[in-house]
Amino acid sequence: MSRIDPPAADQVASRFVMIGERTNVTGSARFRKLISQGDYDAAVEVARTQVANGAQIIDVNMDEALLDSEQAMTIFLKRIAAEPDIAAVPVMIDSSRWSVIEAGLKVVPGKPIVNSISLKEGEEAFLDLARKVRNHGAAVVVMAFDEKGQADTRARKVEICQRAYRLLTGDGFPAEDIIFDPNIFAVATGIDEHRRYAVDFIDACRDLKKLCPGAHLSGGLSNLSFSFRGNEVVRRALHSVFLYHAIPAGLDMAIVNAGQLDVYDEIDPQLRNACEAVIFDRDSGATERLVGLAQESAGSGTKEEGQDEAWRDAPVGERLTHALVRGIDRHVVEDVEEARQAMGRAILVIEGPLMDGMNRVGDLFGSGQMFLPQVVKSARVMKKAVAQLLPHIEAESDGGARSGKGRIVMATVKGDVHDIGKNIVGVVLQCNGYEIIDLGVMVGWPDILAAAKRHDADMIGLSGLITPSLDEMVANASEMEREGLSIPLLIGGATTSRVHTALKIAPEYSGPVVHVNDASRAVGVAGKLMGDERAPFASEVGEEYAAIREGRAKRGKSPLLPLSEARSNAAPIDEADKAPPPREAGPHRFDRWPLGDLRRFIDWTPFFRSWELHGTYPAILEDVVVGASARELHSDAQAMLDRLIEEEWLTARGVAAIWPAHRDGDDIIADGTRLPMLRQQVKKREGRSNDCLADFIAEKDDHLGGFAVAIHGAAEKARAFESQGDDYQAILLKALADRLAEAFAERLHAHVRTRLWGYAPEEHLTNEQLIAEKYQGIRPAPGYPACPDHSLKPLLFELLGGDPAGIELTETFAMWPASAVSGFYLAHPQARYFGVARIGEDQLADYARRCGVEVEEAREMLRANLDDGAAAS
Ligand SMILES: C[S@@+](CC[C@H](N)C(=O)[O-])C[C@H]1O[C@@H](n2cnc3c(N)ncnc32)[C@H](O)[C@@H]1O
Repeated sequence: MSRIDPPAADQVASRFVMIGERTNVTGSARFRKLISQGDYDAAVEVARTQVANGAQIIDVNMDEALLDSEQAMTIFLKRIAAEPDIAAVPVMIDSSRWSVIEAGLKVVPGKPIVNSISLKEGEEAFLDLARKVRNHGAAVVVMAFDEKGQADTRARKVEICQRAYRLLTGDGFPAEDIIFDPNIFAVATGIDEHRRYAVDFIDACRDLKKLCPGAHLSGGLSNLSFSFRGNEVVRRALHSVFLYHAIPAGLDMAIVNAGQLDVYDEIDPQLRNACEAVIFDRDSGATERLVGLAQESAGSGTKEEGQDEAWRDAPVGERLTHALVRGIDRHVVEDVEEARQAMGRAILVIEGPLMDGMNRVGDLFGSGQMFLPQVVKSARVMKKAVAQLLPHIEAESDGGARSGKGRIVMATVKGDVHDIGKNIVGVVLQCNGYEIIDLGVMVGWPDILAAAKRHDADMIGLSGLITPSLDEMVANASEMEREGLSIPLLIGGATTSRVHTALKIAPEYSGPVVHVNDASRAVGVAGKLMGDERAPFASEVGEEYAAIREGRAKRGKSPLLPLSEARSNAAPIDEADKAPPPREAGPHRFDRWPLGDLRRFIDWTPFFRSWELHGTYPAILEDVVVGASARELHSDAQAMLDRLIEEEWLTARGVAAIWPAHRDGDDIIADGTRLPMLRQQVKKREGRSNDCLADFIAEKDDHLGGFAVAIHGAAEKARAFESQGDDYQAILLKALADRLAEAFAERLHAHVRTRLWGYAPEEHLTNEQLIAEKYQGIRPAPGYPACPDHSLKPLLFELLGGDPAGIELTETFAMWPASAVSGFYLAHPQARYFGVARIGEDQLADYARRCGVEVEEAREMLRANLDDGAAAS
């Protein structure tokens, strides 16, 4: 999987990315000292803290005269690549010397970003470096710097970046891999020529977004406040206010100290105004005022707003807009009724004030000032308003006229039960005037096609979370082709990707096929597909996908070892370290694990991610961009948790067991059941093993554990919310049920380690340490990278006594209820997660034989790991 998949142009609006700046020897004295002393352990911790504070990319710079920068870059990047929580974040290799960048490119896994190249030495040198960057598959930061020097005005910034853009895209460099840095310079320096630096940067961002489609914009934020060194309060405020304005203007990312930003609304208003005056160069006294405030501002408090009802005095149209934007449904029924009586016809209320309000919501969302949870809350207000108006509209109706922007049939495909993402996208599209025909989960293609025809749909949207769903989507596309449809097909869901869509789905269907993986992008895409832009947009996407296919066809594949050689490169495992026999082998069944106990084991970061709020918990609550949204969502979630625990809406059921086991080649034999495992076959670097889960089990007298946990009752309760038009609570509940299922898996695993198996009786870990997997042993889950075959689940379930925790499996092995987790327990201290990745035909045939199935059946299950699988690399 690539480590950075830069979002397509219309995907970025609400996705500001923070680039951690502390792993830079020129910017951080502490980091420089650690690297100079060779203390890489502590240096890695600097990177880890940046990630924990919300950095989504880390900038690494080793440009120090006394250092062997190439060597330092190599060692450091290798070290962070071995840390799963840091390696999940892309690296920006930052150097003014190509040799250092190249040293970094050689060792960094995945897709890095090169920082930076420029036109300083002319076009030829520029393109030469760009091609080298491209050959490494990296993205690139282009500084606004040309033969004449650094760009300091709006016009120069735009001129240089536009020139670079033309050169790069003309040379085949993908626009989405270009990141412009139009130079953030220090303001409030006392020098008049510097007064427009910030506003010029912001204006240039706005221009470049239009002039250079697809490219991203970035900047180094700390320069801005250079004249306030030593005054953290002012620096933080200035940075936060600047971002608040630069992000809507198009700034996609910035190099920042991720832990040191304030929430705009909470900055002391006087200080905030003074910062704004400096940033926008409002008057000649702005700098002096800010300097004057600098001393006083330390220790400014935060503003707590009470429930302000002043908006109730406004005219009814404004009240409705306010209610929609704020997601307040307290007065909506009376306001809508008042509007209807004043306007005469119910439909006019929808087409007038309600659509105005929703358009405002759409604008705020599109410009990154509102986030998904609030949009879904707005939808709840809209639904309540429409429900109030509907009987009147029906009474007034002259029959049959089609309204709205378009009609979309949406479904989670056959065999799959996950629908949070689909529901969020559906709600957001509804908010934007689309009619959504939601067919629910586990829907086969005959029903999807029939519904599309019956409803005369303008588009079909398919969603899925598990890998077998990808094949279902391919089948849907080819059936749409066979039926002669031409309406657009939208693809989304956690396992889907642009690459898979381009390689596997788009070729099956001659109508437009677009991968849309988040709600923030769905509205823009649907709009383009419904309007005059459909043809150019469809052909643009078609070309983009064709380029992906071409790139894939050309791309060399990492060589595979013959299976026998891969086997002889297994990791050396010390069998003497195997865990002792279990204290209580089980099976242990828990039919009502207290939900109140699970609450403290929740990992909140994925919860925010499911609402498209990016950042690590708890730092996300203080995030300058999404902090306010995250806090509101978190408090709604806490309130719902209080109720669902108190009123027992849900039931946590689980089972765990530990069986005698041994390994037989690449199989694990557990309690007499053969569990075939797959082995990595990609040729490894010297000193790296070709892993297989069976390697972590001894050849005799060892043990393997297994578990399954589920949260029952969420779908039923969510349906009740949906029937009241409350999608917000419905989605919130499902997201919380998912969190509780993961928390239960974590909790039960700890119970097994300390008590039931008891190989770590003294373990005492905090929730943060549990989330960081600081314990001995792993719990690999079928369908995940170390054991990608979902069809292991029936074997696991059989071992657990059949129907474990009340979980049922669909035909493609998804678990129902959707909030369920299952897997194996491996206790050996050397056991670790890995990805099987691409395997060869020899292993496929061997695996099929060991499973006792035909090769073609095994091929179906392992498609993503085979040569033609988009997921394999
Ligand atoms: C999906 S996350 C869930 C934990 C996270 N704290 C949460 O609450 O969402 C981690 C789990 O995924 C599974 N997993 C992760 N990487 C894996 C791999 N390479 N192979 C098999 N299973 C893996 C393991 O079951 C692991 O406990």
